[in-house]
Amino acid sequence: MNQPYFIGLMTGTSLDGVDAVLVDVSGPTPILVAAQGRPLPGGLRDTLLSLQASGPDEIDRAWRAGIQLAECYAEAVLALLLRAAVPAEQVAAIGNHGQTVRHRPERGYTVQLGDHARLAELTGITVVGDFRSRDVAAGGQGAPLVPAFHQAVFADSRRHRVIVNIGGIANLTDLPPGGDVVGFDTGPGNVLLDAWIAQHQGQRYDTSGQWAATGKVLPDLLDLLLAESYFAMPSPKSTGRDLFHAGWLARRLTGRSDAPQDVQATLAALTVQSIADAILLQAPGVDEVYICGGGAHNTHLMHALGRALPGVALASTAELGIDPDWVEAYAFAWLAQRCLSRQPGNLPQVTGAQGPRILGAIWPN
Ligand SMILES: Nc1ncnc2c1ncn2[C@@H]1O[C@H](COP(=O)(O)OP(=O)(O)OP(=O)(O)O)[C@@H](O)[C@H]1O
Ligand SMILES: CC(=O)N[C@H]1[C@@H]2OC[C@@H](O2)[C@@H](O)[C@@H]1O[C@H](C)C(=O)O
Repeated sequence: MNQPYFIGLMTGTSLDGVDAVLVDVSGPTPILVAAQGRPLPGGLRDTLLSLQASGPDEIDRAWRAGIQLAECYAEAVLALLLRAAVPAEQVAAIGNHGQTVRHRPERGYTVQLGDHARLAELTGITVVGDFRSRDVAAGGQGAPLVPAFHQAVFADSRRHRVIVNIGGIANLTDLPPGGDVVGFDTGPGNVLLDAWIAQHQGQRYDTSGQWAATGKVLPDLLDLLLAESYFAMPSPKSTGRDLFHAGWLARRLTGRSDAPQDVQATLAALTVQSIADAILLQAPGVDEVYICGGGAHNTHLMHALGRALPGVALASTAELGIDPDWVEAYAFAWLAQRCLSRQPGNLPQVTGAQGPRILGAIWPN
């Protein structure tokens, strides 16, 4: 059977939904054929949020959530194939990231939920999953993994580029022409902004950063937030909701009575400054910065980032041919292909692993 397609599935730290892409790899350069986002059912989202910290009967709740996730993934896959009029038999594999509920490489593990066997059962397609654990077993962070993909699709032989994903957590990839790729998580992207607006306005996220734009940045609070030791740590480094969550913020707000919109403005400034500082330290000669992830839609963040990086061309990855919403899912289609062709998926200098490793486990069909 001719199988020119791979599917990539991503459910990220924002817990905003399932991103699914269909990629045709039969030509000299891969082509994004179709892409679709589907929200997670509210109940499942709440369960996954509660599973970000330990609680009663965690194993049962986690495994049942994994089954529900697999059902959502299967619906996303089947809808995508229907939309693209591509039969499942023509898909070589689904690269399925799963849902991170713990990321503790310092303790030797990282956990992504998602019942891969069930997804293979429900779709009749080979599934590649569990992409991070091999890198962690090899002494790495298991994250970020997208820098290898960014290198493959976004590197330029003359221009010094940095790619920044602003999802729940933000991560960057430094692509100096002819030099070594570097990548790491810079810290919070949208995760604290989302938590704060949910708490005060009952909204999932701050559309275009409109609420943050009504507040003023509080310099003393910003300094307090930037004092978090993660920001000054050298790479390799990665983080997640394990560190940056509502409780982290609440502890730093104890005894203060700031206006909620000023806190939102300060959280936006935290995201911007931590990204800009990381870029200026890591890639002082950068020519172009390209943004992907949902944060690319936050115009308040984008304008502030532009001001923090004077003289640097700032744009979304759409300028490089990939819509910012689909970069991560695309990366997991690419990583699935690397796995099936027995090629390494990690960059050891990024994750800190002892060497290149083939990433992922296979549930064949
Ligand atoms: N129109 C918009 N205006 C402002 N923010 C937006 C908009 N659309 C999306 N976002 C932000 O982007 C987030 C989702 O981004 P994305 O899907 O890239 O995250 P993720 O993949 O879940 O996270 P990660 O990359 O950390 O795994 C939303 O939670 C929201 O904060
Ligand atoms: C453990 C985990 O799920 N990490 C995510 C998260 O979301 C962004 C950032 O933190 C990044 O390190 C990673 O995702 C992307 C896909 C990566 O591995 O490159």
